[in-house]
Amino acid sequence: MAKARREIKEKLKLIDVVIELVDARLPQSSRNPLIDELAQQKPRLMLLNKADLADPAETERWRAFFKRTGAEVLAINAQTGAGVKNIAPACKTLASALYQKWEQKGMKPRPLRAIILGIPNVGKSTLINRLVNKRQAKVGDRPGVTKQQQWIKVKQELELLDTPGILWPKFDDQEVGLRLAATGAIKDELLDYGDVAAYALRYLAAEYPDLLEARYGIERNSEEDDIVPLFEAIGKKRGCIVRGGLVDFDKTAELILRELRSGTIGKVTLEKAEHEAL
Ligand SMILES: Nc1nc2c(ncn2[C@@H]2O[C@H](COP(=O)(O)OP(=O)(O)OP(=O)(O)O)[C@@H](O)[C@H]2O)c(=O)[nH]1
Repeated sequence: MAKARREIKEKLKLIDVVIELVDARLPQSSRNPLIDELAQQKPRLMLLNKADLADPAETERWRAFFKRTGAEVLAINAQTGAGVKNIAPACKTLASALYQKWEQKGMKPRPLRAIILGIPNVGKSTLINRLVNKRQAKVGDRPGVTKQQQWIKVKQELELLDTPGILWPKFDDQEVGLRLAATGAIKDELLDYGDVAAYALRYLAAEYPDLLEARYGIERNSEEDDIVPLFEAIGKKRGCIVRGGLVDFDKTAELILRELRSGTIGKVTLEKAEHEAL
């Protein structure tokens, strides 16, 4: 992490606008707080990616939440490109002070330089590919810039560093770890699969009971704190059974997580903006 941090710090010296990519299903847990220290006063564009998998009402609340920090915020789907066309205009809006400075100095505006930062698996490469539209128009080295730094032309007014900055998620908090694991953002071996599925199921039962009912045809007794009967009901419905007719918990856990991650259960956000303090 110390090395990654040093590298990002170096790269940020060349950057006008920081594009922070987070997962719309867990916008706070998929950030590394270090980014605030690293990016400091640089204009920030926050992208809530994988918005296709998140609860739209919650995405809207998160958008408002991050906007209050002074960032520009967009919900996008890097896979299909939905919302991606708004990135360059948002960068221009963020850089208005820079344009003013250039004008005062009588300088011609040059393309803005941006970097994409985010945790692994959040969609950085998908977004870069989407932004360059596979043309991979490398702009080449800039004078005074380390040889390996390549810039990709996104639009006339925007260039992107071709390698994203990777920040590791921070999960000292067990719940953050469980949320990240539930979306597949961290390796399955790091946490117990059954625990992750149980966490996800408990959250779904509390926040999205209608989705559970629609997908698995089960109703939850809201007084019930024990998650096992729900697990069993899903396992039975979906034929996750071992010899003797007992429910195969491992298989059921796998099924729940697979269907949650793919969006088959529905559009789900695993943390709420209103619980976060600015
Ligand atoms: N549903 C959905 N999937 C997405 C979206 N963006 C990316 N993905 C998927 O998320 C997975 C990770 O995407 P990558 O672009 O490899 O993520 P990355 O941040 O570059 O990952 P690292 O190389 O590990 O740092 C891939 O399977 C993508 O297809 C999105 O907006 N919606």
